[in-house]
Amino acid sequence: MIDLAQVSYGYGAGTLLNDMTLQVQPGSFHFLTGPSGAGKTTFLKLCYGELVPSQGAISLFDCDTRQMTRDEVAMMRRRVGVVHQDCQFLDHLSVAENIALPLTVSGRAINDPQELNELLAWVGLTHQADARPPELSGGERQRAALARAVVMSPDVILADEPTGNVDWEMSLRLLTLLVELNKLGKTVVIATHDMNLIRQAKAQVQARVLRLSGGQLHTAGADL
Ligand SMILES: Nc1ncnc2c1ncn2[C@@H]1O[C@H](COP(=O)(O)OP(=O)(O)OP(=O)(O)O)[C@@H](O)[C@H]1O
Repeated sequence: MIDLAQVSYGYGAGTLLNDMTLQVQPGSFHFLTGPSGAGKTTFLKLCYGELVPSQGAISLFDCDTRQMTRDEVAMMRRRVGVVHQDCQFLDHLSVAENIALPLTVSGRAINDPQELNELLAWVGLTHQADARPPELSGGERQRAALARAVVMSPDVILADEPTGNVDWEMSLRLLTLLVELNKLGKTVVIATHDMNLIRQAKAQVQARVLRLSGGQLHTAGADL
């Protein structure tokens, strides 16, 4: 589903990520951890084609991200739900409209308003459905971002610190949502610093833990 073959990447002259090889299998659940600045966000950007490798190759749904046509990029964007660390919203639209936006822009109507309501309930935002994004707390914004990432029912969910701003109870709820999506066959990759979240997830799902440090990608030990 996502194949990295000897991938390196650097923003300037230096190399941030070095010689990474990894296969993310369909239906798998991965955590990506590592110190601040190790390159987790950069890694995710490479995975969804926002950045292309300086060396090596990444294929996403069997397409080389360096050679994707515009149609392939558009198709890929529908199949990959991304939760960005700095979630951005359109402030003149309501929270519910923002969450439904990927459907609207792809020309798909909301088939069943109940589905959107269920999603809002899942992320605990029913009471904020008609609010504007600037009225949300940091944690509520993250929950809205997660809902927006999954509204298209993507095959892959890439989440960058999706629980960074929420309390433990809400972290568990969001984790449960991601685990359930994984049980439905979705591939999930979560970048996080939260080791407790990883331990909790490992009780619920077979998750592989990857660690970025010193520019290298490692498989973390079984003690996590
Ligand atoms: N657009 C950019 N241009 C230049 N350098 C960048 C850019 N984006 C990130 N970097 C640098 O690349 C390094 C890795 O950043 P990245 O955001 O990928 O790390 P991270 O592991 O996600 O960090 P954190 O856990 O703090 O979010 C950092 O030193 C950062 O300053």
